[in-house]
Order: sequence, then C-alpha cells, then structure tokens
Amino acid sequence: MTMLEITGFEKRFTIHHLNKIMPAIKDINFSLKAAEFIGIVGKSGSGKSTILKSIYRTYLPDRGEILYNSAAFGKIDLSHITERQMLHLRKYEIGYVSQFLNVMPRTTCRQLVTNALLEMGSAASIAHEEAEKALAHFEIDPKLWDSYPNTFSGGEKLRLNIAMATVKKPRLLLLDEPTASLDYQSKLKVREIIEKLKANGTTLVGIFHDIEFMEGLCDKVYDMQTRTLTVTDKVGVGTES
Ligand SMILES: Nc1ncnc2c1ncn2[C@@H]1O[C@H](COP(=O)(O)OP(=O)(O)OP(=O)(O)O)[C@@H](O)[C@H]1O
Repeated sequence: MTMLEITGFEKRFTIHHLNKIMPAIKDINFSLKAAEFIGIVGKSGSGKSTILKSIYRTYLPDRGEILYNSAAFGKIDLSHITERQMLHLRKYEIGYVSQFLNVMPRTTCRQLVTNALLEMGSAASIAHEEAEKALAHFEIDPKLWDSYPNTFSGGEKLRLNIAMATVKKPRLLLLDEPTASLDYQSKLKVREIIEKLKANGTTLVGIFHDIEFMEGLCDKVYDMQTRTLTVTDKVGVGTES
C-alpha cells in the first residue's frame, strides 16, 4: 500500500522586504509504501526541510500533490485538507521531530511525554508507564524527569523531542536531523527506536547529516541534486528512477 506520494512538488518563498519571489525547490517526485523509510540527502539549502515542513503542512506547496493514505480520512492531499483534519492527523497519525524543542512552557519532561500519550487516548496508568519507559530508553536522567526542559542541554532536549514523538508510535514520522547534536550512544538509541517503529508499520521520512547513520536503515534514498530515487538493498544500491 502506498502511504505517501509526492508528485510535481514545487515551493517558492516570497521575501517581502526585497519584494522578491525566491524559488526553493521544484520537480520533486517520490513515493513510499507503508513501513518504508526514505532518507532525503542533498547539500545545505537544497530544500530537504522544506519538503518535510510541507508534508507536516507548516508550508503549503505552490505546485504539486502530497498524497497521504490516512487511517482517518483515506487518501488525501495534505495541502488541501482542512485545518481541522490536519490537526487530527498531527495528533493521531503524523509525528515531526526537528532539532529544536518547541513545547508548552512550565510543563515537566515527564508530563510532556505522558501528555503525548494521553491525547492519543491512552489510559492514565499506561501513559505514565510508557512515558517512563521512553525517558529511560533515551537515557534522560530520572533526576530531570520532573524538571522543565528549558534548562536542559541541547542533547537532552533532542532526546526528549524524539521520546515525545516516538512514544505515540505514529503512522508517519518525519525526522529532520533529529540526531544532529547527539553522541554515538544516543544515536544508537534513536536507531533502535526507528527499527522498532518500522517493524510495527510506521512509515518514515528522514533527513540525516550523518550518512553512516542511515546505512542499513533506509529503504530508499532521494537525492535533491540529481532528483533521483534510489532503492537500497541495505548493502548495495540499485536505481529505481
Ligand atoms: N520560510 C522561509 N522563507 C524564505 N526562504 C526560506 C524559508 N524556508 C526555507 N527557505 C529557503 O529555502 C531554501 C531551502 O531551505 P531548507 O531549509 O529546506 O534547506 P535544507 O536542504 O533543509 O538545508 P539544511 O541542510 O541547511 O538544513 C533555502 O534557500 C532557504 O533559505
């Protein structure tokens, strides 16, 4: 089953103070099936994050379709659904992890992960238990669990961010360099979670600076420079289109 299909995607930005329209990316085409992981590679500024933000509907495309096979609404174009539908998808189906933690102020680390589960409809006791498991998995020091994350280190914030998104076991997970400032041990923990989610049917789109991290994890790689989609056999590669 095709889970995500991007065709003829194009995005431009209006720079108001220069009164200019800047083309960002165009002619982006790729698709992926349920439980597949696509890695997007390309140089800085080539538009990788723009694609992820457009799937999450932070940005709207100027041309093209972003078709997603939703559990709640069937096959839909993410750029044309209502705000209400998009909010539903963000809550129940689509997760987004960036390098930056953007959370409710004055909410503890433990509450943030627990709330993520509660809003999905988990029972309170299960939400508490699963939240602790996730915090422990990402090796967030238990001394920090009841603290506000605004004072956390960069790596702690990042690990909390990943815990909050992955604990929900989303149907589609968007990863925008989530391991950027993590040490090797923490990266392995992220990899472990990605493998588990994939095995449970999560479809993933990821940007990783660290090509080695993606090795053996991605089913497909989309190269922004050559606009080609490569199907990996997880050892060697063979081009699809
Ligand atoms: N909100 C915005 N307003 C104006 N220009 C933008 C906006 N967002 C992105 N851009 C521009 O679009 C282009 C693509 O940016 P994007 O962040 O998608 O690249 P990237 O490949 O993810 O880069 P990096 O690897 O450095 O994170 C860049 O030239 C950037 O300046």
